[in-house]
Amino acid sequence: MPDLDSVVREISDEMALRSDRGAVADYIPELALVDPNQFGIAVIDADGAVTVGGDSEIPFSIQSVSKVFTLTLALGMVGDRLWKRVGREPSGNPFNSIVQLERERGVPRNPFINAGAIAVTDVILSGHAPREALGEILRFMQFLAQDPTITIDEQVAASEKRTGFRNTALANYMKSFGVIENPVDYTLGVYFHHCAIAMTCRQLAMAGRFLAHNGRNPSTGHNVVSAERARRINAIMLTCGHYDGSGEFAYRVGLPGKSGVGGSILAVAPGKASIAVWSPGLDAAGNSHLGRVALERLTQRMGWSVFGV
Ligand SMILES: NC(=O)CC[C@H](N)C(=O)O
Repeated sequence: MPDLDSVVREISDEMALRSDRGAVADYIPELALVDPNQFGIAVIDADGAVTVGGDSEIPFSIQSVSKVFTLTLALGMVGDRLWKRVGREPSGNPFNSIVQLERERGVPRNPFINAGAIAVTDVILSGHAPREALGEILRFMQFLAQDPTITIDEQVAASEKRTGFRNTALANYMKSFGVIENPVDYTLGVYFHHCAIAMTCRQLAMAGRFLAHNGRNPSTGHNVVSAERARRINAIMLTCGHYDGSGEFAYRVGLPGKSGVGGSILAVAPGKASIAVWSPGLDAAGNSHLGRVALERLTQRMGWSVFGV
């Protein structure tokens, strides 16, 4: 098998030189300010060895990658009852689409599109004050990444709140069907803030380790979730993690993965590695362009696709 250090170095060198970088998300004004000429990668293998390249220590807005962790938390709180509030089928629609919600009576297709993630956030919020629910999510991220310095970028959260008209529409629409229990403002406040958690590639790869190792973080020995639950979260990442680009991501990369409009992707090579990549420029489906290219190279070179070499 090729040497991981040299593969990561080659990928970082190639990504630094490429001119096709995609376009930064500009519907959240604060994200439009991010320099697109950045690329970072962190790979943590089964033994806990960390291999990094490029801008792996620069924090970015994790955005929708947070949805993997809110799903994990909500399943821990209410178990399979969660599936009454949200489905688990790929949507085939953009992440902020509203059309499907009408046909499906306010129940979002899956927990990774915006509507689904807002419904999941509402489940976490029930029975708590918004500040407590948000604290719970942030502490979970810090615990998983073993890093208490992880914080929320308040400027990004405020920027999205000011311009989040579509998410407000989605939440109100779901509320009309009784799918949202709490005041819409509260649920959205928590949602915008967990999307605005800032992390580096290294921290994000660390936080994803339990998904690569049957629910257990091998560095700490903590069983975060059961093996069965980890397998199922990975299945949803594979089928829904890149919205209407999920098929293309499975075809090219072949790993469970979750993207965010901040330009990061968390990818899981079961039994082998947890991987975070970040490059702010997005493709038409809102997924990191060079992040996907880098993961395609990595899985090809290492033979890590879940579908074989
Ligand atoms: N795809 C994403 O990362 C979207 C998350 C973003 N906070 C939004 O709601 O629009």
